Amino acid sequence: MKIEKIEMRRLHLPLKQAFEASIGQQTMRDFLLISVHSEGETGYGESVAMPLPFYNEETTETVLYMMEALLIPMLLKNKIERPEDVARLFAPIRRHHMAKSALEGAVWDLYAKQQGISLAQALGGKRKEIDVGVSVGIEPTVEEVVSKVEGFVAEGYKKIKVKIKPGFDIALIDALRKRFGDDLPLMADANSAYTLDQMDLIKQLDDYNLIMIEQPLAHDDIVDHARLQSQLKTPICLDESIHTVEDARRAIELSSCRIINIKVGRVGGLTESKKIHDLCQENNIPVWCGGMFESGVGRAHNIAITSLSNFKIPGDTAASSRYWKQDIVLPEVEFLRPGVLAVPEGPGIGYEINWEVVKSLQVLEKSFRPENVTIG
Ligand SMILES: O=C(O)CCC(=O)c1ccccc1C(=O)O
Ligand SMILES: [Mg+2]
Repeated sequence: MKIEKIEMRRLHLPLKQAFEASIGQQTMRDFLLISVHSEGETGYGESVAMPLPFYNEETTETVLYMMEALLIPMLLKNKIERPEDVARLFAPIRRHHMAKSALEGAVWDLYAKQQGISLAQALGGKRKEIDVGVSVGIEPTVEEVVSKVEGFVAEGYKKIKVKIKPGFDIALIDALRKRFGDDLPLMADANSAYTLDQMDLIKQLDDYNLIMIEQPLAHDDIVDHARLQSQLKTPICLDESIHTVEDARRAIELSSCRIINIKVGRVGGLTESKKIHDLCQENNIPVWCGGMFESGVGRAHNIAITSLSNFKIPGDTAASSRYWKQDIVLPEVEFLRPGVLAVPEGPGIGYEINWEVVKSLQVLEKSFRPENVTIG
């Protein structure tokens, strides 16, 4: 495929409600929408980096810079046959996974559209429907989280993930179990808010039948997590610590976790996501798809990858209405049945862009062609 033009738009999409985690508060999604054009088709991708580097090291600005200085020129000046070539082309550049992933995702969408198949099919996904959960932020009081969870349980979400931090953990989980019983599929995500010194505290969480505890320890650790996992019945799930299939292999070898959260952006794209999925499958490690408050475009990519068979646990990919007054895709991402999303069967991501909404939200628009870019 000869890529003729790449467009980049920066959008400011306000969240319906502020979202708090141990790593900070979020009120607005500041992200980049990528369009890749070739032979009359357009593929779309989304950069999931946050405005500030509190989740990982990337930011909206570092993604903008890497794309403009290197990644977009490289993509326009080189010949791509298949989406997997994009990962190979970008491989000499260390990290910047979210920047790479946004472009690679757009090329995957484009490729699927050119083949006349869905993105899920292009990735080898078989599932027609996926179960989804919801990630619930920290509130000023335990009661407020319980009441939020009440709403999401009523909507039919198949998994409830609550954010925890020291001082907002045991009492929260205890209150949720008291209110909803032992059968509610419940998990906690700490975003690295604890250390091994708090082993006794973390062990108290072990008595609540949680599906998993996500990333309790340092964002770059797999050694302490192995020590912690050996002391817990509850599976540990790694999010921040896994950036590549090699990271996943090492974590599996060390028994640092029993579940892996695959975020397409964090691992540099769909090609790497698929590799991690396959490795985990061979090792009986179930995976699930984490969210980064994606707009409908990133959400569609998440739905497509979740159609692969080892995505055995409901992901964070909730419906558009959980986040936005109005999403940037048509139709919006809606439940087929409570807690269930359909995997689109149309070409590519299977959603159209709502350009009226995009134009109303965009704060920057840039266009790149092979003849007007230079690498570096
Ligand atoms: O609803 C979502 O998209 C997931 C929200 C979420 O948990 C999250 C959002 C931003 C950064 C990190 C995380 C996380 O999973 O740790
Ligand atoms: Mg997480």
